[in-house]
Amino acid sequence: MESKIIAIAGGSASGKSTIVDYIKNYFADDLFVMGHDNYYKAHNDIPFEKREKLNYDEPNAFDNEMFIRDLKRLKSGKEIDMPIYDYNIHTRSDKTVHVSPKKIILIEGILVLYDKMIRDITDTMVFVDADSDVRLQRRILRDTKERSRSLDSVLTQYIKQVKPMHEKYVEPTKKYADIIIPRGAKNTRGIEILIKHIEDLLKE
Ligand SMILES: Nc1ncnc2c1ncn2[C@@H]1O[C@H](COP(=O)(O)OP(=O)(O)O)[C@@H](O)[C@H]1O
Ligand SMILES: O=c1ccn([C@@H]2O[C@H](COP(=O)(O)O)[C@@H](O)[C@H]2O)c(=O)[nH]1
Repeated sequence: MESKIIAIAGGSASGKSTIVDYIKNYFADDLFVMGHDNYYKAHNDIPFEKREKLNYDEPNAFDNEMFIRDLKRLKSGKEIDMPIYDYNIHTRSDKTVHVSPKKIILIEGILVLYDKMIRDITDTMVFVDADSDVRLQRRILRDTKERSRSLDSVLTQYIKQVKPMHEKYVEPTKKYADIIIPRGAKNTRGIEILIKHIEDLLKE
């Protein structure tokens, strides 16, 4: 079995995970979600105070060598041990998850369309689009509730790193997308079209 790979990119808090969760529940056993964020470079050698100031929005923040190696293994029907990232401590957790190949692999992350080597092994590329003010509002709520951040740190990181890196690296990858989903997870019709496309891929 050679798996099909679908990439879901888009700005931070655009609704990627919300859409992916919906699709995951729909396809259950035929689909695996491989978060690109799990492949952020591990920084266990750097103290927390320094880790929290690193730039996590530039392409170099990811270990794409490991990501592509694991993705190719899964695509060709082999198993992997996927790392698990912990945003609260800004590094990988000490856990991994053992993953068996599935017919569909959904890869998801802000910069998952950036690297040509990832695009070359991807079957369908999707970009989730959402207004930047809406994304900032959602990021404030999410990161203060779920990622142990203060309001001050979310705003500082947004102005110094998230917004400029989004404009420089994330937004330009929209041109590679086969499907653009405007208004993020609110766009139920767009999500239905993506689900229909995945159903067609499963029949091939
Ligand atoms: N359409 C929506 N309406 C309201 N809140 C939303 C909507 N889509 C996403 N959210 C919330 O916004 C936050 C960011 O969404 P998420 O799916 O995690 O984005 P991403 O994975 O792109 O960073 C989450 O807390 C999520 O529950
Ligand atoms: O240690 C970290 C790693 C990442 N981030 C931020 O996460 C977002 C990407 O996740 P989304 O779910 O797509 O929002 C990225 O913008 C990084 O800034 C972090 O803060 N700390």
